[in-house]
Amino acid sequence: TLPLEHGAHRIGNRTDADMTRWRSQRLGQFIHWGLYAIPGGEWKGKTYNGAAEWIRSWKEMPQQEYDNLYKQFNPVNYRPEEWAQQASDMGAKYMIITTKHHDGFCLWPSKYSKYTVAASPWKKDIIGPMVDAYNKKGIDVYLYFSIIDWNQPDWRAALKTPADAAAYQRFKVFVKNQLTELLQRYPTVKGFWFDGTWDDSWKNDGAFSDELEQYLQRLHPGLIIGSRLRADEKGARHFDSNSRLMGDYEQGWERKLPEKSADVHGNDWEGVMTIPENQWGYNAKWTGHIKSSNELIEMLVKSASLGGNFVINFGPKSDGTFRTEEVQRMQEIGHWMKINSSAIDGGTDAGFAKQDWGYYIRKSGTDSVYMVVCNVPVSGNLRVKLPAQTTLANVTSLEKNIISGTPELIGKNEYFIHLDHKSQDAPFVILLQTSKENRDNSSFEKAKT
Ligand SMILES: COc1ccc([C@@H]2N[C@@H](C)[C@@H](O)[C@H]2O)cc1
Repeated sequence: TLPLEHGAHRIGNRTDADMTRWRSQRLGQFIHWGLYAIPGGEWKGKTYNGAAEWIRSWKEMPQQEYDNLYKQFNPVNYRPEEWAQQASDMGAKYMIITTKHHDGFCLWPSKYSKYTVAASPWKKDIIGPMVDAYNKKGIDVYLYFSIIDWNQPDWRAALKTPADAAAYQRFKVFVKNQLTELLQRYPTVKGFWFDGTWDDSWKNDGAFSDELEQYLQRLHPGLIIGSRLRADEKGARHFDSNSRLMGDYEQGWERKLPEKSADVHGNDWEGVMTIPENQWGYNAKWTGHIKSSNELIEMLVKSASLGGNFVINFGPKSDGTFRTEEVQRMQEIGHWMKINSSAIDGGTDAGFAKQDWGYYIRKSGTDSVYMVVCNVPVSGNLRVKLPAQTTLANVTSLEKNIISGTPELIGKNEYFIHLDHKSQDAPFVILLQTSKENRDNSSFEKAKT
């Protein structure tokens, strides 16, 4: 391995209480809210076909006009308690809020920038009441922070001249000041979700990203920061030049999920997902495939089965309300979680052989293994192949009338669980109570020879 000064400083997952809590929380809510919600993907009758929060970069959007949108930011229908209640009803255990996206507009009255809510008609802090409302509902809050800041004159994507270097030096001080300010104003937050760290200026300064992470940890012990913040001294990101994960969890799963255990190498990881194909901020016209609640539930289940967290994104409107489709998803997912959340909370990779009908999730630290069935076989037989020396003590379903009879032993440590031929309109859950013993099979009926 290469001698690295600014590579991974820890091998393996964190085992402290804060990370154990994060790892048990599995379902999160992402909120992208800012000036981009005002145009909502359209400008002067034209539709921007990129992601709504990137409209400032559209050639049809005069940047000065975008930058002046702060004069219209006035979310008269913003009710953070209602936001928190609907997130709680969805079953979200943590929330990630954009404090500042790439456009540099701060949703808190930062003393280091003029480009904040304080300059808008709204005037007041947006972040504080949100953190308080979510914490009051027992939901942890993480702060999204974009390193890229299109509003800051000292921001540089690349350093070409000594003047660039001087400007960027000032910019780094600004970043450190804002992050310090956020931790001082909102001490209950559990971590940062960094973005906008792909440019050369950042990639070529691994030392700064490393020192910044260590500084933030000292300031706020236990802080959880994903792999997207850091670069090592060779410009490697997420994984250092020795292929070791930097940060506290793999943060690269954006609008995509791992397929199998081998894809995550035993690391903690988190997937973040949009409901439309690729819109994070509010976009008036959703086009393309809009994910149903059942699709999002299956992604959540798949994530938990692979030992990761799953965060669904919402883009509130500029007045502070949520669009119907998003309210619908929160209600439908919440209804499912009310019945099935025991399979999700504290769930992790069960290490069982994957079957076509769906996913296994082990309740961390227990012998309880949940089967979440997403694809009912026409045979009505759910095949279960237990690992060696694992016996089946009990099989129950979380809802009534799912299973018919007792499991049928069909081979060495292999069973069919027979389904009641009731049609299902959502994934359903079967709980396997297993035990590790130095024998295979168990009390269920012997194979019919
Ligand atoms: C392809 O380049 C990008 C750059 C930034 C993003 C941002 N990350 C997401 C979490 C959103 O904030 C999106 O704007 C996405 C794709």
